[in-house]
Amino acid sequence: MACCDEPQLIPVQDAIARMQVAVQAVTDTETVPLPELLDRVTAEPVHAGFNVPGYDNSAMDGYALRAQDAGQVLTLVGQSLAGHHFDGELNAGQCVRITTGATIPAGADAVVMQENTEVDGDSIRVMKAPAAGENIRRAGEDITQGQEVFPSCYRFGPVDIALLASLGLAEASVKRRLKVAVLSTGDELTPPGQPLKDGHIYDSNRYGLIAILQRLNVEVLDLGLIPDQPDQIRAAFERAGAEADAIISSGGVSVGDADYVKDILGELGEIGFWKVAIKPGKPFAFGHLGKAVFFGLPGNPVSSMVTLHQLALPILRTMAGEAPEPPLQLTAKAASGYKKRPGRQDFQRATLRCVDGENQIDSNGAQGSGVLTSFLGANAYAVLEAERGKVETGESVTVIPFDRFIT
Ligand SMILES: Nc1nc2c(c(=O)[nH]1)N[C@H]1C(S)=C(S)[C@@H](COP(=O)(O)OP(=O)(O)OC[C@H]3O[C@@H](n4cnc5c(N)ncnc54)[C@H](O)[C@@H]3O)O[C@H]1N2
Ligand code: MOO
Repeated sequence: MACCDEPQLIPVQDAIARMQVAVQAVTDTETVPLPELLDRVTAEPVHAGFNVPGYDNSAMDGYALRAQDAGQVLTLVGQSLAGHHFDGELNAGQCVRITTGATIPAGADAVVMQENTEVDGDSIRVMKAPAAGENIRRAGEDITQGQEVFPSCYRFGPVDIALLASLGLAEASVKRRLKVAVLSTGDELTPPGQPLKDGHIYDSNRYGLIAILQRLNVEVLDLGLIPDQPDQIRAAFERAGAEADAIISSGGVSVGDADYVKDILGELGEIGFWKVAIKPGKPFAFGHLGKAVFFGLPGNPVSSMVTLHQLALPILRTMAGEAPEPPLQLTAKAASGYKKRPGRQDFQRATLRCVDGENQIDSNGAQGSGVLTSFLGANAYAVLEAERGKVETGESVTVIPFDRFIT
């Protein structure tokens, strides 16, 4: 679909598709210990070496019994505690004290929770009879021996680390981490912590970009702040192209007199495409330089964050070896109006709420590409399709939720 006032702009989905096929996933693998596996990507499927749970066990603190005996007063003959099982076998009219997670004794087929009993020494009266099988967690009901628990190309989250540990695995085979070079360009930029010169602003993009990349668990090569000097930009790009898998630059990618990034990318490497029908972030550039994939993010602070999030991150995840997955999209009712002109797909920072069972999306106010505070408290993008114009309150809007991964 061509874009109205600037027909050369590439639709967002086409840009992502073109980048996905232009990159390769890392192939080197390494064995990494469990405490360091968060956000690493599996190199091979992970299988369970045994059943989980490993044995039939109790879901409640109470008494293990034979369900058919529950109508009579039962005789307590022993105990099965988590970690210390009952050695004997249950006979008719008998029960065994049992705690949550403890092994079901041989002969028992149900557990009554202790709140449903009356205890008088070794005599146990069952007030509410359990059905056969009640309160028993069966061996293998969660995971069966040999089952594939994690596929290949899977990124471990925090709960996955617990799951790996529950399988007794102290390490896993994963793909090597990506190395990503980051730099910002601009003569007007000053590093935080130093006094601001007249007409300067602080370099904020590089810090935000690196923080997002840290969440992706990549190795960051911080090339710092590069002035608008072609030779210095060339030197930084050459180093990044020799050392990194990906280069992320911020600024200097538009058409201004000191915007050298795209030209130097073309000179030292190859421009895949330039300019996407995205707002904010239109001058985004993609290409290759040395052995690295190149993402040229626009300098406007919101544009750099949105293009990293929406355009570069999916590709970095593919390069890290993950199977590509489209982002979760919802539909919500506009709780406020949205200014918009047809042309680019707009990613407005917004707040998604569920009000009386209905998804509502409220704009986070001023949406200029320099208004970084539009991200404050945001938990979603209101995604306004390229061809769409102004959105009135009450209209249906596509929403991409996000969490503190980005903010
Ligand atoms: N004649 C045109 N001018 C512009 C166009 C256009 O199509 N024609 N596109 C506009 C759009 S859209 C964007 S987005 C910007 C992107 O320009 P650059 O990538 O070249 O970015 P800069 O000019 O270097 O900076 C833009 C803006 O952002 C500030 N900035 C830059 N780097 C940082 C940083 N690391 N931390 C914080 N802020 C940064 C910079 O000071 C500028 O204010 O181009 C439009 N122009
Ligand atoms: O596409 Mo730009 O980020 O709007 O200023």
